[in-house]
Amino acid sequence: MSQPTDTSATTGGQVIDLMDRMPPQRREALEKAARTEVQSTASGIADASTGTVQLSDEVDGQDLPVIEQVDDVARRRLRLHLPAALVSREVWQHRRAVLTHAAGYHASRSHLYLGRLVKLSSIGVWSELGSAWSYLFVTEYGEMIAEARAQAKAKGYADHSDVAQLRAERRAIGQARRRENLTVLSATGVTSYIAVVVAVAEVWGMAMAAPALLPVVGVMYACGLREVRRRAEPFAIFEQAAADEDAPVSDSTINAALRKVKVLGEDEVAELVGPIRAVTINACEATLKLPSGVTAPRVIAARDALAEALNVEASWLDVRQAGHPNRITLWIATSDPFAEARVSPLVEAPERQDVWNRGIPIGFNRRGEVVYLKLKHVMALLGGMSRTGKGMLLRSIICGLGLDPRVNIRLAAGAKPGEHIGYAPVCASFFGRRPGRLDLLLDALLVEAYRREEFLEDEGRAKLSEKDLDQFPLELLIIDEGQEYTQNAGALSPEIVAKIERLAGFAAALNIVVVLVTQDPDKNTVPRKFKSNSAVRIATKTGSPTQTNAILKEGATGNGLRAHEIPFERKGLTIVDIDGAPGELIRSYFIEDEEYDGAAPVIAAGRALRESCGRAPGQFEDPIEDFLLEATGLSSSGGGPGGRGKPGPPEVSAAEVTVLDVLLGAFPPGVDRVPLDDVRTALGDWDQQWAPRPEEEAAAYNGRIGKALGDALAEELDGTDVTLEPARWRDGGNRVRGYLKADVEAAYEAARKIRK
Ligand SMILES: Nc1ncnc2c1ncn2[C@@H]1O[C@H](COP(=O)(O)OP(=O)(O)OP(=O)(O)O)[C@@H](O)[C@H]1O
Repeated sequence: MSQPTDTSATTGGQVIDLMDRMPPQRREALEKAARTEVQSTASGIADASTGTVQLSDEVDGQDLPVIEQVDDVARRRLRLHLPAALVSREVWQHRRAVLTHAAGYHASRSHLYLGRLVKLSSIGVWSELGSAWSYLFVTEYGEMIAEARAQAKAKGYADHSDVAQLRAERRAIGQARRRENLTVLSATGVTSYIAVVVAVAEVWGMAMAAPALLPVVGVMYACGLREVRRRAEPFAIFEQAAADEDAPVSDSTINAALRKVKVLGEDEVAELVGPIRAVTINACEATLKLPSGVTAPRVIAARDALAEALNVEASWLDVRQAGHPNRITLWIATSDPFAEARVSPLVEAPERQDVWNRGIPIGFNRRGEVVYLKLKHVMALLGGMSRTGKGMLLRSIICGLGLDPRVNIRLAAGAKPGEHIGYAPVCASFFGRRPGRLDLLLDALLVEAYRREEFLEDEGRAKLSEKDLDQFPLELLIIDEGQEYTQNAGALSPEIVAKIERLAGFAAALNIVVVLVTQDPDKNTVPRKFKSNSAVRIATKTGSPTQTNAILKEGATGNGLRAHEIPFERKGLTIVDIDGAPGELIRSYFIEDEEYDGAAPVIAAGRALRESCGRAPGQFEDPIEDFLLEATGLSSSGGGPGGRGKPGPPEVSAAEVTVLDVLLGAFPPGVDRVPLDDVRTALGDWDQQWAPRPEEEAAAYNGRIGKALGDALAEELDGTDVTLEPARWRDGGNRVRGYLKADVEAAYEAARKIRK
C-alpha cells in the first residue's frame, strides 16, 4: 500500500531516497523489477517510465512496498541555509582525518618537544641568572677596572688612583642596588614561593606541587624565548604536522608543493575555494583559485613533478581544470587508487547498452569514475605485451557490444580462438586463425562499405547516423592477435594489411569499425595508415617507448603517456586515448577468466536480448556472412555450426562436420577440380590441426597433411566400396595434383548413405 502523494506545487517538493527506507529483500526485488522494466523500454536505458512516482489510485491492488513519509523538511531547510563547510559530511571527514593525524603526529613527538622545552627553559634561566648577577654585582665595572689597571701598568704602577676610584664606585653602586626595594621584594618572593612549593610537596606530595610549578615553567619558557630571539637563533619546539609526508592534504602543503615545482612564485598563493573534501576512503579533493597569470594547463603539465612534491605516486594525483582556466581541482589519494581490481558493472547488471551514445564501460580511472568507450565513427587500436590485460579489456568490450543489438560483432582471432568461444552466441561472425577467411571478410566489408556509401550518395549525406542503425547496423570487426595476420611473413598479410588500411581510410563514417588488437606493437604489426586513422588508441603495458609510440600518438612518451612504465604486476593498467578520456591512465574492469567464465551470464543476456529483437546471429539478413558463404560454402555465423569458431556448412552442425564436408566445400562455385594446395588451405581454415605449424617446412607440411587426409578419408569411407584418391591433370605447362568434384561428390554420397 502506498500513501497518497501530494504533488501540488504550492506545498513544494523534495527528493527522498525511498530505497533507504526499505528492507534489503524488498530493495533487491524492486531493483530487479526496475531493471526488467528498463530492459523492455525502446532505448534500453532508464527513461521517464522508470522511477516515476505513481499515485495511489494508479497502483490499487498491486503489491507495493510500504513507504513512510517522514517530515524532515524543517531539518533540510536548516541545512540549506548553513554553509557547506559546516554541514558537508565529506568536509568533516577530511577535518577528522587532519585532526586525528595531527594528534598522533604530535603525541609521537612529545618526548622531543619536552627535551626542547627543557633546553629553552634552561637557556632562559641561565640568561636571567646571568643578568641578575651582573646587575647586583655591577659587572659592567669589571672591564673599566681592567683597562685602568692596564694603563697603570703601562705607567710603571706610578699611579693607582683610577683603579681604586673605580672599585669604590662599584662597591657603592652594588650596595645601593642590593638594597633596592625591587631586589629585596624579588628575593623575598622567590624564597617564599620556594618555601610554599616545598611545604605543599611535603604535606600533599609532588602531585599537588607540580601545578604550582607551572608558572615557573611558563616564566622560564618566556625568558628562553626572549633570549633566543635576542640571539636571532632559529628555535622551534613544535613541528608542523601538515608538513609530514603522511599528513592529509592542506592548503599549505599544496601551496608548498606548487612552489617547489615552480608553478607558483615564492610569494604567490593558490587559494582554496571551499573546504577540502574526502571523496573516497583514501582520497580527497580540493578546488583552488590560482593567482593571475597561472593557468590550469600549466599545473596539469607539471602533474608528475607535483605528485613527487606531494609525496605521492604520479597515478595517485589528478589535476583538472575546474571551469575557469584559473581554477583547478586537485584529487589526491593516500594509497594506490588502482590497487584493487574491480569487477565490470556488466556482470552485476547485464543490461542493454548504448554503444553509440554512452559507450561501453571498460574500466575506471584514478578517481574511480567509470570510463566508457564509444565506438562510433572511429577505428580502434589496442596493443601491449603478452599477459598485460588486452584479452581482459576485449572481454569488457565484447560483453558490452553483445548487449547492444544494433551492433554486428565480427570476431577474427589470430590465435587462441578457444579463449573466445564463449562470445560466439553474440557474434555475427567468429572464426579462429584463418587468413583466407579474414581476407574474404575484409572484401565483404569493403563491398558493404561501397553499398553504404552509395546509399549516402543517394541521400546526399556524408555519414550514417544513429537513426540509420536499423538499416545499417554498426559493423564491428575485431581482429584479435592481429600480429598473426598483419606481420609481413604471414600468409596473405600484404593483402590483409592493404584492405585494413583501405577500410580505415573511409569506412568509419559508414558505421564500419575495425578494432585491431595486437601483441608487441610496432610498424610490422600495426599498419601505418590504420594507426593514423585510429581515433581510439589503447595501450596496456608495452615493452619499450617505441612500442608505446606505435599505439599512442606520435611523441606520446614525451607527453607523459608512458605505457612502458606501467608495472607488469598491475594487470589491466591501461592508457586510453579516447573520446572523453584523452591520455588517461585507467584500470580495466575484471571479468573472471580463470576460475570460471564470468562473462557467460553477460553473453547469455546479450543473446537473449538479441533473440528478443531478431538480432541474434542467423536471425537477420547478413550480407557479410552471405558473401563468405557464397565464396567458401562455409558459415561462421555465431562461430560456425556448433559455435566453436570453425566455419562449416551451414546445414551441418560443427560436431558433425567431416573432412569430406570440408573437401566438398573447397570447390568454388562452377569449378570441377581443386588443386591440393587449395584443399590444404580449406582444411587449415576449418581446423587448426590441418594448418601449417610454426616453422614447419612446406614439404613436411604437405607430407603430414597428405597422410592425415588419406587416413581421415579411409575412416569416413570405411564400410563403403568407394575410395577417394587425388587425381593428376595438366594446367598449362604444369602437372597438378588435386581432387575432382565428381569423385568427391560420389564419395560424399556413399559416406552419407552409411551414416544414415
Ligand atoms: N583489469 C584487470 N584486473 C585484474 N586482473 C586482470 C586485469 N586484466 C588482466 N588481468 C589478469 O591478467 C592476466 C593476463 O591478462 P590477459 O589474458 O587479458 O592478457 P593478454 O594481454 O590478453 O595476454 P596475451 O596477449 O598473452 O593473450 C589474466 O589472467 C587476468 O586474470
